[in-house]
Amino acid sequence: MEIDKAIGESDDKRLKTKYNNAIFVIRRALSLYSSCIAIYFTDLCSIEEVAFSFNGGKDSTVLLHLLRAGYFLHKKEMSSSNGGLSSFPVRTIYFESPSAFTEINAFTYDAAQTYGIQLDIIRQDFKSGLEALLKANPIRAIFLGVRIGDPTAVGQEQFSPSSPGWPPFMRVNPILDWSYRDVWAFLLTCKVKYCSLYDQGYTSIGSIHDTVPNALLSVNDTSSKEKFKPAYLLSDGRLERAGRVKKNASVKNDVGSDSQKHEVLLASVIAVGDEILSGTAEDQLGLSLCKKLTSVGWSVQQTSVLRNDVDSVSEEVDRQRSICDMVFIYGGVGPLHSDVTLAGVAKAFGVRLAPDEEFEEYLRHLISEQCTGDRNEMAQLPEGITELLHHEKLSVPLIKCRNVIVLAATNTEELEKEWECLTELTKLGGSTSLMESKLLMTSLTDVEVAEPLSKLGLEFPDIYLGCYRKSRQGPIIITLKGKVHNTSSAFIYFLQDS
Ligand SMILES: Cc1cc2nc3c(=O)[nH]c(=O)nc-3n(C[C@H](O)[C@H](O)[C@H](O)COP(=O)(O)O)c2cc1C
Ligand SMILES: Nc1ncnc2c1ncn2[C@@H]1O[C@H](COP(=O)(O)OP(=O)(O)OP(=O)(O)O)[C@@H](O)[C@H]1O
Ligand SMILES: [Mg+2]
Repeated sequence: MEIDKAIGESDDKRLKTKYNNAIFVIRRALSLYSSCIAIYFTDLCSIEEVAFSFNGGKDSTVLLHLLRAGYFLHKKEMSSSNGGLSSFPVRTIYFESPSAFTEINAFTYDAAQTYGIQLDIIRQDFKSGLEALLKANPIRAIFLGVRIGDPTAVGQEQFSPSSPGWPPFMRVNPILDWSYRDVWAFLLTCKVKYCSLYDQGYTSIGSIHDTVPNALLSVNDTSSKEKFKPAYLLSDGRLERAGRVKKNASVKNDVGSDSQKHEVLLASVIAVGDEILSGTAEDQLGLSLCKKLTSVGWSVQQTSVLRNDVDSVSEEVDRQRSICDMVFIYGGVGPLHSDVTLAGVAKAFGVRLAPDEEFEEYLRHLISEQCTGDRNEMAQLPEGITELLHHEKLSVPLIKCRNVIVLAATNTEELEKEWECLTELTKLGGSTSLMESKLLMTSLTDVEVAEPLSKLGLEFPDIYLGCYRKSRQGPIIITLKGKVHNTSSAFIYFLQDS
């Protein structure tokens, strides 16, 4: 088989290791999710329950050839057949979109013809398409060309069940641990065809709306048309997505810069911890944080407690960051397997986790040389969106990813210290001077107080009105919150009216 032969003849040891590991994963998946029986000279290889997600990109092109090689070796072992490989029996799915590059479409169709691939074209979004596919076919596992640097790889392993809310299947990622360099070493060593865009400076390909050639490959040329070197010449693979246009246009601005538009700044507080949900530990930070935020004039829109799960964190952070001015998240921060908060934040912003040298340096002072981005996941931060907030009172800086603040505090004392530094370093307390809140208690009954309160609400629509009681028989506690003069007027109006 030409791929196996090319790698066998190469003297790139690293490539050989990567290849062997990927083939191992593929063969493991084929044994788990297919059945092969050899009857005399006929091979009955049923791999109906496995699919390959192919989109003509470089990573999926690598995977295509690895799957061809893996299937060939798998079949050989099951049937001691030594024949060639003229067709590719794994169901292959392509989500075709009107915003795909024509070169990508052309290459995908070409590859299908060259390698005898039966292509299932799906013209729906990923989730609905997969739902329909799984309804019609008994698919249990899908091969993907996802690599560790991809934003969508955050939290994934070589075998990762699909996320909650997605149809149930196993995501199999044989090249998860491959680097950009490994991908190109493979394609060039095996001398296989790849999409022509990679020879025109494109290094990772999304849609026509969000992808341009990578500026790092630009060649200074006197002629008017800009020229680019081929993708395999990009020396720093971490910058393969530099040609992707960022998707964060809808995200709210950083704190303070947007404050003219809102009267009150909106916050969301998120705790991450299985032990809070199981009742083993009490969440004291949430209460304390809500009090602190309110005291400096913020309005806390929501508090939530999440499982230690990357997708739960990323979904909630994504939702809250777009509706609130600032999101505060704590719990699940550290190097343990359950510490997934930063991975969730990275996924919410569509970036990867990457070693941060500056942060590593701080951690090294704390926990000595054990701390490197490779060995300690705590030294990895969401790439390109993280700002470290230094304060002399903190041994490790606070982490701010756009409008999400990740607090490392694990108890109220630590929170106290982080909060103090945070208010000094940011404009968190910026709206205090404009805002005022008044508290009053009344022994009037619910029925007696209901009417004046609703009148007050109509008269002062900009004032926040809150009511609660500590017991059924006890007094009602009313809070009025809003701009300084407005709150006082509302207060007087209510006293006169009730
Ligand atoms: C076959 C397949 C399975 C996927 N499974 C999941 C999944 O389980 N969970 C998830 O959040 N996204 C899943 N996705 C979506 C991808 O993670 C990602 O959103 C997609 O590749 C789009 O990337 P882009 O926004 O860079 O184009 C899947 C995509 C494909 C093609
Ligand atoms: N439209 C699609 N149809 C089928 N599979 C897809 C599609 N988009 C993404 N995938 C799957 O997700 C994987 C990761 O996509 P990603 O864009 O990161 O890699 P790629 O397209 O193979 O290469 P590149 O990084 O150069 O774009 C693909 O290898 C493929 O398995
Ligand atoms: Mg792509």
